Amino acid sequence: MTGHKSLSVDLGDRSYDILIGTTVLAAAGKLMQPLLKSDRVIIVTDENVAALHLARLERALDDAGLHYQSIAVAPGDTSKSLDQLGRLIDQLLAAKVERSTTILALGGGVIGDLAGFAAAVTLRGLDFIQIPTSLLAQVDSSVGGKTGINSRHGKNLIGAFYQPRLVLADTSILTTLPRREMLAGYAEVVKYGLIQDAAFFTWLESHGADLIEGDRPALERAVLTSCRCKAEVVAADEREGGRRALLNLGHTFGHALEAETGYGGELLHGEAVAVGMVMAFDLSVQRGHCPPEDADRLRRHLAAVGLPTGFADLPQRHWDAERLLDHMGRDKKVNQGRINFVLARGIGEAYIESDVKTEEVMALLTSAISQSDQLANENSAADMTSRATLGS
Ligand SMILES: NC(=O)c1ccc[n+]([C@@H]2O[C@H](COP(=O)([O-])OP(=O)(O)OC[C@H]3O[C@@H](n4cnc5c(N)ncnc54)[C@H](O)[C@@H]3O)[C@@H](O)[C@H]2O)c1
Ligand SMILES: O=C(O)C(=O)C[C@@H](O)[C@H](O)[C@H](O)COP(=O)(O)O
Ligand SMILES: [Zn+2]
Repeated sequence: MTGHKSLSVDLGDRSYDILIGTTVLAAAGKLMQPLLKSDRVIIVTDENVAALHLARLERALDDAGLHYQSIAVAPGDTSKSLDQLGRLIDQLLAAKVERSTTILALGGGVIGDLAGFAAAVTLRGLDFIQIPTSLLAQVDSSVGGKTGINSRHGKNLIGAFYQPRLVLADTSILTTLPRREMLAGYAEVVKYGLIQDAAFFTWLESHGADLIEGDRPALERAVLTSCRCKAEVVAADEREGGRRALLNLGHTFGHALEAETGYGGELLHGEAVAVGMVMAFDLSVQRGHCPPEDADRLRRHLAAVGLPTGFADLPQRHWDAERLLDHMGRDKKVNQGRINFVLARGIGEAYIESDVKTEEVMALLTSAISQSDQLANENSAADMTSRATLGS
């Protein structure tokens, strides 16, 4: 008997459940068994997660009498590449997968996106199950069926909408997640409060720090609230014809920052989204649509938990507004050459705006970059002064 919570994503004959709790990994084999087309599964994971959690999943599959093989790829966003996708599909075919074989994605968002896309295209579609192991994957990427990889032209530009058959989110697995990754996932949790749940944002202001430290009830509440929000939005607009774009709050800016830093771990997706959400709020304030106090409140909360909020907190480089704007022009929300932005009327009230002029975005980026450059200059002048004082 597992004491988990259950939600469902209502998509007609592609509906599926999200099971959340601390015993779902141990019971994974039995929980998935009724959905399997045969007793054969292939686990796709990354090397970090394999070392920590693969044996537990294998035991759970043994308990249900399932047959499995495992494939582990290198950790990190660089694995969301065409090369890695090709290698993974080749390994699946070499293992003689059949249409009745189910893929289990055991890992963070990288594994879910990569394995989900491989499942979507191998033999024109294998069933797959998400077993998210990072906070980000438990609150966001394992739900909703966006699968895919990055291109040299930008983030997630190659992919498919392809829904999993089941999501098993075991919050006890997060105890091994490094703090930086926990924080990155937390940025996507905050996103739900900003989009449509001001009360949740207020709750996060009091409980966010505990949640990041691994407080079980707080974590479970955050995963449940986030998944509930995502499931509802996805059920209403699976293929992002409209409302689903709200889940992209902060991502137009964030993906541009990620593209600029490369996908090698210098800047994590959630960190980029944190800065991107602040920029989206700043743009909303600049347009006169959002009270400045709400943007300040967001900035204060992200900074309080230790997330970056602007260029000054990002890896140091020559940030260039034109280049960032060029990346933003490849966003999937671009329509007839215009970028659709997700903006906010305040905390808990995001909306989609198609009428943002390039000059407005340039003005915002240029001012943010120059403020950060000025701060860096002041810091380095102060540093030189203190060294000179110490040396005298
Ligand atoms: N499909 C979607 O809807 C969606 C939503 C949000 C983000 N994403 C994508 O997800 C990716 C980011 O996901 P992520 O933040 O999970 O990154 P990730 O998959 O790279 O995982 C983060 C790191 O933590 C490690 N890890 C994962 N679980 C662990 C655990 N329990 N213990 C110890 N280490 C663990 C991984 O090995 C990795 O090094 C990005 O590529 C982003 O674009 C997709
Ligand atoms: O599920 C969605 O819809 C989202 O936008 C969730 C985002 O957090 C996620 O990063 C997603 O992968 C972004 O999608 P993209 O289409 O903008 O690449
Ligand atoms: Zn995201």
